Amino acid sequence: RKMRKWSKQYGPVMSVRMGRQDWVVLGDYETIQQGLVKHGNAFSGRPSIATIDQITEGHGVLFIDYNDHWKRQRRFGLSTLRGFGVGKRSMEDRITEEVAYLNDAIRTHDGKAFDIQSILSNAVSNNICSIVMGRRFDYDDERFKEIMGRLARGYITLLSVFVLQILIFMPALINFPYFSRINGELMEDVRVILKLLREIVEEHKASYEQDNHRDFIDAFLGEQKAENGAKTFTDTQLLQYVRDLFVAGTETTTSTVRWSLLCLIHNPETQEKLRKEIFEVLGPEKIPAFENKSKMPYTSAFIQEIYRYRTLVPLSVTHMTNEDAHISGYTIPKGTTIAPNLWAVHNDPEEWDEPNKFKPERHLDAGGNFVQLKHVIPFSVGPRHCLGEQLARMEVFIFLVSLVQKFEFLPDPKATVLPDIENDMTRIDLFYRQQFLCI
Ligand code: HEM
Repeated sequence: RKMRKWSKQYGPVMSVRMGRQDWVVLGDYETIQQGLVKHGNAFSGRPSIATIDQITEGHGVLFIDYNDHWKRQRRFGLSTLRGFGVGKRSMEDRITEEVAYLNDAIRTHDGKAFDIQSILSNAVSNNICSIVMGRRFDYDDERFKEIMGRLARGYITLLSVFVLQILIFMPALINFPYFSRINGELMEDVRVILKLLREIVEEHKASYEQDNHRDFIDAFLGEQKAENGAKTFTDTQLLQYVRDLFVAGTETTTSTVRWSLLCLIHNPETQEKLRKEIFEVLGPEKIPAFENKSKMPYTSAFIQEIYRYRTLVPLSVTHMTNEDAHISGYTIPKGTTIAPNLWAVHNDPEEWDEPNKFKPERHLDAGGNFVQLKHVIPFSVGPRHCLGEQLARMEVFIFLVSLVQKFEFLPDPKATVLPDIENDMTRIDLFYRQQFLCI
C-alpha cells in the first residue's frame, strides 16, 4: 500500500531502498506489462538471496535465474503439470477425488466452530502429491504430517517468517545467535523434507517403467534417462523442484480459498447468490467440473474479485534485470531487483471504483455475463508468470463450488465480532490471513 502511495508521488518506475539493497518497483499495469512482457528477456532473472540459496542449493524452478537451465525446467514443468505423458488421470480427476475427502474432514467437526486452515492445506497439498507422486495421503499419515508440518513452519509460522524476512534484507544478522538458531531450525526442516522426498523418489526409481509414467517424478526420471549423464535433470534438481511446487502451490491456493470463505461469512447475501447459481447448474449432489465455470458467471465474478481484492502475492516474487534494461525513459542496470506491484494494479482507483470494497458485480456486464478484465493479474505476467496457474484456477473453482454446494459458512457464534477481513499477517511475500473460526 505504501509503495503505491509513493508510486503516485514518484511515478510508476520507482527506486526504493530495502535494507542494504535498491529495488525498482513497477507500480502500475502499463509498466508491469512493458517490463515483464514486452522486455521479458531483460526482466526475468531472479536475485540471489543468501538464505534462499542456502535452502535451494541453486536448484528448483522458483528462485533460479533466467537461463537455459531454467527454460528447460520450466518447459518440462508446464507440459508435465498439464498432464502430457503422465498416466491416464487428468489433473481435474485428481482434484475432484480430493474434494470428497475434504468434505468428509469438514463434516467431522459436526457444525462446531473450527479453523479450516489445516484441512484445506492438506487437501491442496494432496493435489500436488497426486500430480507429483501419483498418490494422495490420509490427512493423519505420519509421513504426510511430517512434510506438511515442516513446510508450514517455514512458510506460515509467524516467527520463522519474520526471521526469514529480516535475514533476506540483512543477511549479516545470521551471525547473531538468535537468528542463527531460527535459521538452523528452518534448515533442519528443509533437510528432513528433502530426506522424505528422497525416499519417495527412491521408491519411484525401484518401480519405474519407461512406458508408463505415473506422475511428475516418473516424467522427470524419464528425462534424466534420456539426458544420459548430462547435468540438467539431476536428483538434487528433482527434489528441489518438488519442494518448490509444494512451497509455491500450497499456501497460495489455501489462502485464496480461506479468503473466499471469509468473504462469504462477511457477505451472507453473496453466499446465497453463489449457492443459488451452483444449485441451478449442478443441483445439490453433482460433483463440480471446471467446464461448468462457463455457465456460472456470478461464481466466476466472485473468484475474480477474490483474486483482485485479496492479492495473494502483492509484490509478486522479485525479479532481477539480467541485462541493462530500458523502461519508460529509465535505464535500469543489470542485476537490479525488480518488484512488480500487483497489489497496486488491483487497487488502482483510476481503474477500479472503490477498490477497497469487495464487489463481485464489477466483473459482470449489464446482461449478467462474466467479463474477464485485463487488470486482474494475480499470477503475474510474462515468461515467469505462475507455473501452476492452470492448476490453481481449477483447484480454487472446484474446491469453492463444492464447499458452497455442501455447506453453509457462518461466523463462530461465540465470537462477538466478525473475523477481521482487512488486515493480514504482516509480511512482504504473501497476503496471508491469520487463524479464524467458522461453523
Ligand atoms: C491462487 C494460487 C496462486 C497464486 C496467486 C500464485 C501466484 C504466483 C505469482 C505471483 C508468482 C510469481 C510470478 C513472477 O515471478 O512474475 C508465482 C510463481 C510460481 N508459482 Fe504460483 N501461484 C498460485 C498457485 C500455484 C500453484 C498451485 C503452483 C504449483 C503447484 C504454483 C507454482 C509456481 C511456481 C513454480 C512459480 C515460479 C515460476 C518461475 O519462476 O518460473 N503456484 N505464482
